[in-house]
Amino acid sequence: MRDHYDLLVLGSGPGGQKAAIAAAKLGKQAALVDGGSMMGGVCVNTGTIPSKTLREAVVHLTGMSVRDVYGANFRVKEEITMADLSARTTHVVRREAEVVRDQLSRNRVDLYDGMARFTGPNSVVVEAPGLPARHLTADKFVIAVGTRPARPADVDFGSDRVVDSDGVLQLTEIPQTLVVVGAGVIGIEYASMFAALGTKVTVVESRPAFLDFCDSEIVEALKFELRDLRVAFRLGESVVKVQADEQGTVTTLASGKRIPADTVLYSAGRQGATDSLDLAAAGLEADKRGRLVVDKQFRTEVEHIYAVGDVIGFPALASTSMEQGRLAAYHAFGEQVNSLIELQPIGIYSIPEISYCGHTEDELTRAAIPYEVGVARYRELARGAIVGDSHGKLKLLVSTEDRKLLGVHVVGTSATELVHVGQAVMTCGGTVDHLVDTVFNYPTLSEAYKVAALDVTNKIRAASRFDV
Ligand SMILES: Cc1cc2nc3c(=O)[nH]c(=O)nc-3n(C[C@H](O)[C@H](O)[C@H](O)COP(=O)(O)OP(=O)(O)OC[C@H]3O[C@@H](n4cnc5c(N)ncnc54)[C@H](O)[C@@H]3O)c2cc1C
Ligand SMILES: NC(=O)c1ccc[n+]([C@@H]2O[C@H](COP(=O)([O-])OP(=O)(O)OC[C@H]3O[C@@H](n4cnc5c(N)ncnc54)[C@H](O)[C@@H]3O)[C@@H](O)[C@H]2O)c1
Repeated sequence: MRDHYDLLVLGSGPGGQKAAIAAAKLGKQAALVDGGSMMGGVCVNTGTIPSKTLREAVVHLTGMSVRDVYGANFRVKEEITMADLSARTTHVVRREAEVVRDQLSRNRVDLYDGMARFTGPNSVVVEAPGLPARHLTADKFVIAVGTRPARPADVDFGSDRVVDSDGVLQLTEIPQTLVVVGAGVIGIEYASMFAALGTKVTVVESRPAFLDFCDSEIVEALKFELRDLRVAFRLGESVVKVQADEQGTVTTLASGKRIPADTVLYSAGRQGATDSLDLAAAGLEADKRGRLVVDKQFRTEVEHIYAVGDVIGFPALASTSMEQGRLAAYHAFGEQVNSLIELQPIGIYSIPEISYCGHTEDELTRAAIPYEVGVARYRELARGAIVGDSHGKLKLLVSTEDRKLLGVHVVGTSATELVHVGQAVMTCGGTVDHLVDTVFNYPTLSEAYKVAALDVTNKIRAASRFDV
């Protein structure tokens, strides 16, 4: 392997992978550095992929998704263990890491096993236990080192009863009681998985509401379903201390309340993984949460160094990180490129899952944009009855001025897939009439689009009675 590259990428998560491959496709010599056991990044090893595989196993083994069909007591497996759940996860993680490794090597991206540290604006040293240090230089860099769970000092992580989103994957037993600290996406996804497994879950969140970037009616629907699974919410309450011993844990809130539980999942935010990069050697500085500032082209203040993915902050998704990586590499090598599309979907894999694209009702109301709402309930769709989801719903928000689709919000089975139909219409600037005129396969959940679109147009027609 060589010592000098056109592009050196630090981190093999979604952002780093796509940056390296994009550069290779442009005929550039690219290399990527990461710890060998982290191939695929947080995404493949501790974040997206294991959590989504675990969720799939939970939904399948508990029989959750078909209880409307076979009865509330239906179980696919009576005694579900952590080993049952993690068997599939281990397999999928290994397979995905292999896919990443294979894609990089067939694109002739050199892989370096270790952690990179800047020694100058154009040079790094790669260090790994038991391996000689490797000095590399490059014309351009992409920093894609991601984040790690935040670990405040007043939380006792010394015990295996207090875990973060990395440690939750190592639990050997399903806890009977669980406190989830932080109702961000990670907290809510894991709260719903454990609740579905029968764990009594308490969610503590310092803000008065959670997932407040989503449509409030959809979050209400999710909250209702989670309460039905015995989840208790302590909203507007901050955790000040978490203690643990062999018997269990106690979580203390600022209000003085103390909540005992077998296990605590601490999911109150993440920290950029920049502290070991020696950014100063490259002329860079991170903010106090370890994150880097970039411009619209993902360039840091040092012109030849780009940063993408979770290390640059919001929206911190695998989906957007990939696109940022590709765009950064294209920009670095002068390839004609569009900027990152603004209309991006959000998918939250709670049970039930929720997803949306475009504006929420609150946003439109605040901006005084007149809109009408159309709703389709899964219980009125033949596919809803077949799959046994009577709670799901899809909601369309449509401009009453030009009939353009402004937002789509879904809660229920396949929400994260369904959202893309609305996203495609919105991306093309389409109106609700496109959906009214479309013939959908029957019986499908996608048919919800037609039902909701007709609902909107009926309401708009009724309201236009007094138009001159
Ligand atoms: C529990 C959980 C669930 C999630 N679920 C979803 C989801 O459903 N959908 C979604 O879109 N997103 C999800 N995310 C977010 C998603 O995982 C991240 O947005 C994505 O992984 C960020 O990609 P990245 O390119 O920033 O790199 P990351 O995946 O964060 O990987 C960074 C890599 O950089 C490496 N690295 C760190 N320091 C160095 C160094 N000095 N030298 C070399 N390498 C280094 C690390 O070892 C790591 O492998 C989830 C995250 C978590 C934690
Ligand atoms: N499906 C998905 O797309 C998906 C899934 C999981 C994670 N992610 C991404 O991973 C990132 C990290 O997620 P996260 O959930 O860890 O972080 P987050 O920062 O979104 O949520 C942390 C929550 O903890 C709360 N909190 C902080 N300190 C607290 C305290 N002392 N007591 C009580 N509550 C407290 C915060 O108010 C916040 O709501 C996010 O950017 C998210 O988008 C995405």
